[in-house]
Amino acid sequence: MSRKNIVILGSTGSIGQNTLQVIEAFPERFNVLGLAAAKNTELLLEQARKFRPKYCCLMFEESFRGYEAQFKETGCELLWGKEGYKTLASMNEADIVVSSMVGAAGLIPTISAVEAGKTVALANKESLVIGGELVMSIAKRTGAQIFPVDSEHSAVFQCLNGEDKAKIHNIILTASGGPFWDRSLEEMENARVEDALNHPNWSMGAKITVDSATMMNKGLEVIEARWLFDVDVEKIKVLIHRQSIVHSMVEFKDGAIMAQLGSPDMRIPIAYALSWPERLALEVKRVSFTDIARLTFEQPDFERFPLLRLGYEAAKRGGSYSVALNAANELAVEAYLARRIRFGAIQKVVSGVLEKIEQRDCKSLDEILYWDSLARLYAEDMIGRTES
Ligand SMILES: NC(=O)C1=CN([C@@H]2O[C@H](COP(=O)(O)OP(=O)(O)OC[C@H]3O[C@@H](n4cnc5c(N)ncnc54)[C@H](OP(=O)(O)O)[C@@H]3O)[C@@H](O)[C@H]2O)C=CC1
Ligand SMILES: CC(=O)[C@@H](O)[C@H](O)COP(=O)(O)O
Ligand SMILES: [Mn+2]
Repeated sequence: MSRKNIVILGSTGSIGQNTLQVIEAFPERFNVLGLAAAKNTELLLEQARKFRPKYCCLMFEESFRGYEAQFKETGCELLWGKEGYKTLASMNEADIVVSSMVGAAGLIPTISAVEAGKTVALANKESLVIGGELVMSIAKRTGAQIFPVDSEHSAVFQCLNGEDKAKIHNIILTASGGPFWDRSLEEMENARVEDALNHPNWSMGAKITVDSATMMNKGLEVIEARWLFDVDVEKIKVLIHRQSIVHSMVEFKDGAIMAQLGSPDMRIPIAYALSWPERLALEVKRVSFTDIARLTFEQPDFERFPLLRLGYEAAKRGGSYSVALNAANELAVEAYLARRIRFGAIQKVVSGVLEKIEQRDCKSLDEILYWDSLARLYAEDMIGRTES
């Protein structure tokens, strides 16, 4: 069996590092062709020394300064900037591109990979939130396959197992509820960054962890599911499931429900995206039903988690509304993590920006980038006026 050449865009992040762990466990199946990061030069160099990729890329050329000789010693060619990311995403030798950057910055490299007809293991949900229609239409044209890495969407993909979407009654996305699931709005208003970053079940990057705490993450995932599985938003439900053992479910027309269960370990959906239709013999913690004893499910509270409601609204409206939702949320979370604004201000910034945005279609990349920039201007202005 020939090894698959893997490119990881965002290799220094949580998903990137988990992907490298999967690759390391199966050296006979996978070869690291290229690694890309934003600015974490030290970790990228460490990864280059270990995995000997042919290419390494950083977003800023100056991040390589002083490191050139050390990277050259690993035998890799240095790429940089947006062009570097695009080159890596679309190179002939790549079999699978793992899109694991965080944020809207993932859109253009993801489009490059899909345009080149690559198999894409997609973790970067923001690219579908802001460009779902465009990305899926390009994939249809080029034949690029997109395998979801996001745990819920991997679960839905596994539950569907190739069944026609006409058979779907509902898709049920599970949500842990995050660290503040039982807090009142007043209690959440001044929630500390340390507490917001303390996810009950998953160890992830900072941005998605704060999104889980506001439940924006689940709103983004509703939009992601709408595009990945091409279903009406009305058919996408969210259920709070504190244990994060059931990763999502599909209820079919005949009342049968398929669920995918497993330990909360991202190596499972990552490995499936890399190996489909096969399954790898991963060494992960196994679920013991007798240890768990109880799996609980309840309805989400849209009053205490208004960003989930806005996520649904964006899934219905699409276009400029989804783009602005994502852009405003990215800036608000960044400001919260920098301790510029309170936790409760995140949703105020997002809803404030959405009030100012006109509803428009976003079918082209230019349109998406236009609304993204405008929403960022509005959000920055609002953050400046909200600063605590
Ligand atoms: N972590 C998880 O378990 C899950 C994550 N996801 C999704 O996967 C994506 C990645 O999440 P996660 O791994 O947690 O994020 P991290 O913050 O841990 O990692 C982000 C990665 O992207 C790189 N990066 C950051 N900004 C840019 C940029 N502007 N241009 C190019 N590269 C950039 C970072 O490089 P550097 O280190 O140099 O800054 C890093 O390699 C997100 O979209 C998230 O929603 C989905 C499900 C689960
Ligand atoms: C691991 C993963 O896919 C995350 O998106 C996770 O689901 C976040 O947990 P929440 O359910 O708390 O948003
Ligand atoms: Mn998820």
